[in-house]
Amino acid sequence: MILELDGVHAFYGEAHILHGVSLAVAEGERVALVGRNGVGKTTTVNAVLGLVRVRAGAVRFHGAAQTLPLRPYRAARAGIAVVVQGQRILPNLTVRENLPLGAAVRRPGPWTLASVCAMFPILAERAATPGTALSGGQQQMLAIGRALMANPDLLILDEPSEGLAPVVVDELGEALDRLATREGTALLLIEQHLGLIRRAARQFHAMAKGRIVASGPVAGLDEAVLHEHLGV
Ligand SMILES: Nc1ncnc2c1ncn2[C@@H]1O[C@H](COP(=O)(O)OP(=O)(O)OP(=O)(O)O)[C@@H](O)[C@H]1O
Repeated sequence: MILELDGVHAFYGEAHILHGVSLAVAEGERVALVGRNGVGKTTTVNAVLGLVRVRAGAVRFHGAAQTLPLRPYRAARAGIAVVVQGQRILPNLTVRENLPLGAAVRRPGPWTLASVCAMFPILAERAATPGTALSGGQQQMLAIGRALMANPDLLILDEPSEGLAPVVVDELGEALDRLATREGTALLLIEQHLGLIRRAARQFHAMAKGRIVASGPVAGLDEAVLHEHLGV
């Protein structure tokens, strides 16, 4: 397993947000974490990164139990890269300058400037453009490309479809499918967009009120489950 959360309880101050969350992502696996707004999906990512206090339960990277408090650099060194909600593209840097920022904790692997640009040709075309002058979809590709520059075993994406036009969400789904299929990069996808979940993920966990309440193959995400957990 690349990542395991085992009965994790997490708090913002005294606010108890995660109530015993357990989930795991194995090598090459593609997992979606779904649920309505405010159920604790981003907090789960923050627990992995040590950005929220984990008071009980275990977090393991490649089978190694992490001592508390967790720290973001430990996840990075363990090969876990995160694309946060609402990308953080540095405004004064061009596309070409933004990409290497993801390589600070670089591991050996297939991703280089050249292979990232082959995956997302728009990044090569707009290499000299300031990152924040890109469209929302292009900025999302840049954020993903930058994360890949670390050569992660696991890429965690927090609602990458947010604010994107439907045609761009389709492109994003295709890109995630390709990178998972070709390079075997595992995915943990926090999403509400069913089309993207179906394209990019194979397994799902549904969250409600800080707990995992349903899990299974994405193929079995039926209307009843979606209605209950996604409100669609
Ligand atoms: N920094 C914080 N301090 C206190 N409470 C917080 C903080 N961040 C989030 N929360 C609360 O924690 C709960 C879970 O939030 P979280 O962001 O994990 O939800 P989510 O499922 O990712 O939803 P969304 O899609 O809206 O981000 C919410 O009730 C939220 O109000």
